[in-house]
Amino acid sequence: MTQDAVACTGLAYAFGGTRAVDGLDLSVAEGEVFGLLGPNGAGKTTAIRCITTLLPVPAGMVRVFGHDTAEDRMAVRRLLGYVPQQLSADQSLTGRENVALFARVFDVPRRERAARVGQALAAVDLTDAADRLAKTYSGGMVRRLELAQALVSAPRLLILDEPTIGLDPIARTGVWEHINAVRAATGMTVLVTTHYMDEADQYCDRVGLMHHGRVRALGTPAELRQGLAARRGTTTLPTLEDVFREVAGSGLDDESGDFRDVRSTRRTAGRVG
Ligand SMILES: Nc1ncnc2c1ncn2[C@@H]1O[C@H](COP(=O)(O)OP(=O)(O)OP(=O)(O)O)[C@@H](O)[C@H]1O
Repeated sequence: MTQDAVACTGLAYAFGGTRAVDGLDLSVAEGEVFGLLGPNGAGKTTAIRCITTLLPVPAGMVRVFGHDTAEDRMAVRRLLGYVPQQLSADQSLTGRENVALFARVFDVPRRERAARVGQALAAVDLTDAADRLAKTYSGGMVRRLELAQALVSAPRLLILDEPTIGLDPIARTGVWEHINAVRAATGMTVLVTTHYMDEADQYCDRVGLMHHGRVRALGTPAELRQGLAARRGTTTLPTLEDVFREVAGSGLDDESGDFRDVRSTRRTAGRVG
């Protein structure tokens, strides 16, 4: 039997009176690409921060490959690579220096470091640009550099928070192609948040639609779309966006913001610096 890469049970996290995550149950199977979708404020980033151990788990339980994040934080951290929503590459360093920094932080053995940094850069197609300053990179290249940073420790679980936000369609496809190539080569599990329904439909094995701190619908994109078609009694297959709209309801258009309204604040959409 394969072990769950991530298992959240009754996970709850509040910021003062705001229940950001409110009894989240979630299982991500080893080897799958799982998409956590939801409108702004649904609780995706907070849940991810609990899974990565960056936030404590005040209520409920989170296990990563069987390790309880509350009891075995370092074991969990050694298993995962994390690309946060915020810019994590240092623009005053070269691509290679950025990845080497992560190799040191994640304790890649000194003897293997140079080779592993080179492999991580090659995996995201940045070998030729490796010795240029990151501030000369395009938005898509910066995102791929951040992917290399997360991959250098050879994680069993890669967690990406909005990996393609603010990128043009070609750069978005490039990021996904590199994620998929690494996953095919290593069997790594991928947990990703996105607002882009088309990407979730195309690249995720299963998705969880999160709203007000909980997963409200779960399945493969095809299952969710077919389920809505059956409820509507139509033969035309609805989109994942239609499913999402049904789950999140009218809240999408007022306080939560439309899930297509990505409101990118990343500074990587154009050039950095
Ligand atoms: N540091 C914080 N302090 C106070 N409230 C916060 C903080 N971080 C998040 N929240 C609140 O918690 C709720 C969930 O936020 P979270 O960032 O987890 O949602 P999200 O689904 O990741 O949204 P987005 O898609 O916009 O990134 C929101 O109501 C948000 O305003």
